[in-house]
Amino acid sequence: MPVALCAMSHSPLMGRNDPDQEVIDAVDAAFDHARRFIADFAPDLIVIFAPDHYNGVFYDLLPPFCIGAGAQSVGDYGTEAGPLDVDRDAARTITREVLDSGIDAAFSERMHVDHGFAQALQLLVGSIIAVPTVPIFINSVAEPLGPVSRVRLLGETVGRAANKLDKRVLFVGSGGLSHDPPIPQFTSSPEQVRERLIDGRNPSDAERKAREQRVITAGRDFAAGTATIQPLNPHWDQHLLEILASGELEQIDTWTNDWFVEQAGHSSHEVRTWIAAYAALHANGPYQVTSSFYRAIPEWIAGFAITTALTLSSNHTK
Ligand SMILES: O=C(O)/C=C/c1cccc(O)c1O
Ligand SMILES: [Fe+2]
Repeated sequence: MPVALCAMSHSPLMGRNDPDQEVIDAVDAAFDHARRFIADFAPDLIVIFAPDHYNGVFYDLLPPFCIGAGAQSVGDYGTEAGPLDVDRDAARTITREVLDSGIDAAFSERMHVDHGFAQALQLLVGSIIAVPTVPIFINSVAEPLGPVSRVRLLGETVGRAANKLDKRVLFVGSGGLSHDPPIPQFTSSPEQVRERLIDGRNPSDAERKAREQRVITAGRDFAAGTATIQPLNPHWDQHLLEILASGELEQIDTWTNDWFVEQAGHSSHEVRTWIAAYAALHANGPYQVTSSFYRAIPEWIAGFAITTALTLSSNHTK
């Protein structure tokens, strides 16, 4: 069956701390193109790879990967809250293939997800319940992280499993590219923050509002040049986009976790979701990137990219 891909950056600062109108118009046009691409492809299933940001997954139990057969969006930053429309049978089929391939992914019948998943689904297909979905969490925030090669292998295996589903599958990656928003690191956090990172479920409205306001303010300061967060790295971002477009994904295996952070900030690990999505596409045959958008957008604290791709054997006719 045909398969396709859309990989995108997310940022909850969109609409809260906006750049010049020209930039907004360019991003809107890129999302319009991506939405048309997806509507033309008409997926039966979306397999979305996304991170969490201490809203659904915490240090009390932190798997490198988790496949959701059921998922609940927590609704942070005003994103759509509630259950996603998860295809349980597809999730269980994919999980069996991933475990049989020797990748020890966790499995959840009620995975809690945040803006990493919800914003992407809302922007690409209008809602967290518009298209049946298999959500796959990839830890991209809470160190220690495994080697990025395991992410590519996860994506490859998911791609092979999806190929057996007899469905038109869209692979989505959500996050990145280079960016270093003020998300706490466990080892450098005070005890009170560590407690939230271990089990910060169900914060009060006031706690969630204060946390979100801190990030929004950081975005304002970053755009004004007064923030102390790591600069975006457009050069690194473009290099990554070129490798993903080339299909030669193995060369990323040699990138160490420290190098990601040095080059592109702590949250650059979110590009693991892109690597997994492209590896899943690659498992279905040679592909071509059909659109690629990139802007460094400090107001949103993101090297912001949106790409679409299609295997050469796929086409948009049903
Ligand atoms: O509030 C958070 O936890 C993260 C916000 C954020 C900001 C900018 C880019 C991203 O990818 C984010 O998740
Ligand atoms: Fe993020």
